Amino acid sequence: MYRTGLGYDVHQFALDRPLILGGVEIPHTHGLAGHSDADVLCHAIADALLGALGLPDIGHYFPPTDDSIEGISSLEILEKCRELLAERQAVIQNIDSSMIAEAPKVLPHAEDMKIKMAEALSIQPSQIGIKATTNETMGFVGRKEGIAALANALIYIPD
Ligand SMILES: Nc1ccn([C@@H]2O[C@H](COP(=O)(O)O)[C@@H](O)[C@H]2O)c(=O)n1
Ligand SMILES: C[C@@]1(CO)OP(=O)(O)OP(=O)(O)OC[C@H]1O
Repeated sequence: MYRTGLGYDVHQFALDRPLILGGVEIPHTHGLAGHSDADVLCHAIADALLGALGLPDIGHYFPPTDDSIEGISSLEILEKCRELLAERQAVIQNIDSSMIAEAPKVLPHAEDMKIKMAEALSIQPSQIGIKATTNETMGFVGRKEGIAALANALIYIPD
């Protein structure tokens, strides 16, 4: 059967942190705050995949209270999703995503992000869509307080 999943995440900007999106470090004045590397795009995609599998969300597998995963690369979280999919013989059809950020421009890095995330998930970069928009200066994203990301995933699980 085919199943879809939906993911959403948001992280606040912080000084003295690298900005990691889709597994790629992007030059910017601020990074994102988090217990992990705060890769908001990977987190949204992980939740979309977990949702499609009918499993609990990212915090179940990677609790924010777990000191041992402080600073974890979110590509490792995607690798865990790959394992959970493989255990069920589930196959990713495609993933689509959008980042909402007033700055910086992220689309120039989209191909690098696709390569990194596809490698972690053992799929082709062409199976991942990445889009971006500003929030037209409105709300917390518009005030440059943080970055949000949305993702959905379509997977096939054999009956
Ligand atoms: N953080 C962002 C935001 C947008 N883009 C790209 O710019 C295009 C125009 O965005 P608007 O919000 O002004 O409509 C958008 O379609 C993206 O291609 C970006 O790269 N990074
Ligand atoms: C992976 C985790 C681990 O703390 O990352 P965080 O950086 O806390 O990010 P968030 O998206 O708030 O929640 C997911 C967490 O499970």
